[in-house]
Amino acid sequence: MIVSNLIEVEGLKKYFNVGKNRVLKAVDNLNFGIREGETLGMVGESGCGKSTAGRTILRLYEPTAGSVKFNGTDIYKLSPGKMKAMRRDMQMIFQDPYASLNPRFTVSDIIGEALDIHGMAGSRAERKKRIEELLDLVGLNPDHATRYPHEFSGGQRQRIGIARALAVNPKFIICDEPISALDVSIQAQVVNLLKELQERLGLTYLFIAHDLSMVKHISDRVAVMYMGRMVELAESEELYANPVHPYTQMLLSAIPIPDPEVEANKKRIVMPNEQAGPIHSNNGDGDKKSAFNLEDSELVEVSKGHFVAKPYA
Ligand SMILES: Nc1ncnc2c1ncn2[C@@H]1O[C@H](COP(=O)(O)OP(=O)(O)OP(=O)(O)O)[C@@H](O)[C@H]1O
Repeated sequence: MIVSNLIEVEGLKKYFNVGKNRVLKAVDNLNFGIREGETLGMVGESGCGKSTAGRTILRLYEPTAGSVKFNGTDIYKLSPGKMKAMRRDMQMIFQDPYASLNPRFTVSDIIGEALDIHGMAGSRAERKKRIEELLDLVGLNPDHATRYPHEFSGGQRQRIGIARALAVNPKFIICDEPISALDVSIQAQVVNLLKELQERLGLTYLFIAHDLSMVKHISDRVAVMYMGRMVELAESEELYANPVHPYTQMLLSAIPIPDPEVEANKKRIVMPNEQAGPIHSNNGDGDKKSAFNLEDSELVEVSKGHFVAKPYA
């Protein structure tokens, strides 16, 4: 079976003006596709541009350059009206369910709002039924539709966020660190729910995270981001077994191994400039120092489906 790309990202750049004649290259020339029905994990440390990439792919930010195609349509060329219709297909789940749910809205208001915006609510009875169906779908009690966000636990709030995203029947969802703010014991439940929903509804995910261990379980392929660029992209198993880029190797060496014996003897790779402070040291005027050679970050296929940025390929 040939699986085509639902999302096609080409030459995507998002720069921010951060002072007089200074730009911060938050996303710098991304090129990749996301296949229909797959989960592409996107990992990298805080500040490497993952959220900016996600928001630009959904056109919540206008790009500095490049294109994003959804099913072959360049979304940046759409009129506001057509873009609004396109947003039904492309939704986002946010990191912090506390911050992304309006505390003065009931769950019914929160999910209903998404239906109303896209004219999908129907009659009062249909709207109520749909909200109840969505709550049931994400494992919440439909009788709790009249409750407020503060009456739910963190994991339940994230389920509300998921129900809101699903309300408009999207095909593609960007999950922006959806479990980072949750207790470890709850994280796996939310990941399992996302996986189940993907199978049931045929969803395609871009799953953003800084935690490599969780990404491995949910992703078919994983992309590693470093300072606004993609430095490596491969099938999950392949990336974890054979990381090629030194930055990927460093990220993987930082994952704790459950076996204390193995963990104690593990070689930890240290960043070349780790002593000098954070790798994304931003000197305040928008310039960043890189520990790796990023001059030519073109991706080269080193083995089938495994891409690494030059000059490390
Ligand atoms: N609206 C903005 N204006 C100016 N700079 C921004 C803006 N949004 C993000 N940035 C900068 O762009 C860079 C990338 O940020 P981004 O939030 O995309 O990274 P991230 O990898 O998602 O990090 P985190 O995991 O902390 O969310 C950072 O240096 C950040 O300070």
